[in-house]
Amino acid sequence: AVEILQKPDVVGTSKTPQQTAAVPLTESKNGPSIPKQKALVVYFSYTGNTRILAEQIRQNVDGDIFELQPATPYSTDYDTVVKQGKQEVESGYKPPLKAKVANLAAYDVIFVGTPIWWYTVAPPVATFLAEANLAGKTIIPFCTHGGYGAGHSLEDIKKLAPTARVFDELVLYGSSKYEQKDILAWLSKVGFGE
Ligand SMILES: Cc1cc2nc3c(=O)[nH]c(=O)nc-3n(C[C@H](O)[C@H](O)[C@H](O)COP(=O)(O)O)c2cc1C
Repeated sequence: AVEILQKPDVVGTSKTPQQTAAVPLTESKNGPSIPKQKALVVYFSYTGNTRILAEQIRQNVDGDIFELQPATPYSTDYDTVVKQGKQEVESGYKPPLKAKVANLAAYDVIFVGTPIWWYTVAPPVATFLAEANLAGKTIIPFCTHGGYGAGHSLEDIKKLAPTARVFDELVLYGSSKYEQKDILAWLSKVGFGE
């Protein structure tokens, strides 16, 4: 399982800090299928793949978006992060986050996106799931991976957020571009369809 951890082909390598608070980005079109309350898309991304997917999901729901970032940024050296990620995953380490979602209580539905790191969610996502008050919330997970699939990420999300309702996970091979139809089919399955 080593060759899949080579640095992937990625365009979105920007490491610029993004929002520190969820910012409303789209106005509701008053579509009948979407609840009045906005959804929140929360994600972590190291090399940019999951960020691109998160943005695409956000465009298809009436949602706000928030990027999770560890308080101490990961190295820009990919191999260093692959090794560090292994240690963090194996020890269950939950890195402190740079910022928290300010108004989580305002959202009932939270899309949670992660790259797969060593067959599970990336540690900053584990921190979010463990620390946030997710009681009664609906979590709709999505992930990108390098060829080995979602691993045990869904089970781990359920364990990390035992008081939330967790829906089917969207699992896509990490890329700089995703098929809109894959996203729409999944959104429809989890109740955000047309
Ligand atoms: C620390 C680390 C561990 C990874 N572990 C896996 C893995 O277990 N299975 C897999 O298919 N891909 C693995 N990958 C590849 C990433 O999941 C994949 O490239 C993903 O799309 C990256 O998303 P990002 O660009 O949003 O960071 C790993 C990458 C890193 C950096």
